[in-house]
Amino acid sequence: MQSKLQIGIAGGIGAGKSVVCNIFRALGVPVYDADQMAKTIMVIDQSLIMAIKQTFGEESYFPDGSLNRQYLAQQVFAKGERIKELNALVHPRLEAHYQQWANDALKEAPYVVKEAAILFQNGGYKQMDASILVTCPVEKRIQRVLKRDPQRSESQVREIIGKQMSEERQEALASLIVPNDGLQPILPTILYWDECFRKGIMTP
Ligand SMILES: CC(C)(COP(=O)(O)OP(=O)(O)OC[C@H]1O[C@@H](n2cnc3c(N)ncnc32)[C@H](O)[C@@H]1O)[C@@H](O)C(=O)NCCC(=O)NCCS
Ligand SMILES: Nc1ncnc2c1ncn2[C@@H]1O[C@H](COP(=O)(O)OP(=O)(O)OP(=O)(O)O)[C@@H](O)[C@H]1O
Repeated sequence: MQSKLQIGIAGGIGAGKSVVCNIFRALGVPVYDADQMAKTIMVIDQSLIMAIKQTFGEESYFPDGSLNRQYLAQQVFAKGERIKELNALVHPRLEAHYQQWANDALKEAPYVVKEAAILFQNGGYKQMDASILVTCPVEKRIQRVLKRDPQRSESQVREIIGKQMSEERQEALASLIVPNDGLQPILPTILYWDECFRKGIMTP
């Protein structure tokens, strides 16, 4: 019997990972949204909450226990290397949670998808059978994000991009690339790969 695949989906801010993942979801494939799950873990794991408050200050959380994303984003994206401190706290817990999720999901599903902006940056792609990079020129990504997230300024988006691995370096590590510049259709590519992944095939 062929073993079932775990497929990573990466890409910089605004590249279109969520759009691509929604197509996989519509095809019935379980998708793990690491960005979203990180935020969930950050409000339910008490030892993590304590560690984040100690490292970044009590202001990291609102009095009702919800995450002060704007404050934390300023702390980790604005300057220096503080994002590494947050990653060191969050990522080991997130990884353990993903493994448990994948083991359960793969009992039923033909394959699973893990969406993570920093899959290549943090080495997570090595645990995947194949990893797809969603690409889009940086200026278009910025325009998309400004439209999607009106609360972010252009300079904040550029700061986040500055903390992410360049598309060129990610391309060198990716098994497959889905260009999502809005000019070429992505659906045929994804339908093709869905058929392959269901059969355990990862190469064209
Ligand atoms: C700092 C936080 C609270 C800011 O939240 P906010 O809602 O403003 O931003 P959002 O989560 O949408 O992220 C904005 C962009 O930054 C990217 N991003 C998120 N975390 C990271 C990171 N650790 N390194 C690089 N880019 C990141 C996202 O993928 C997205 O492209 C949040 O990003 C966070 O908790 N990050 C740490 C958890 C993490 O590592 N998540 C990514 C797991 S793959
Ligand atoms: N091909 C496309 N044509 C037009 N708009 C698009 C296209 N792809 C994505 N978008 C839009 O661009 C924005 C960014 O896409 P999406 O949220 O999927 O990016 P992402 O890679 O998941 O970003 P983030 O890392 O911030 O989570 C969204 O508003 C989305 O609807």
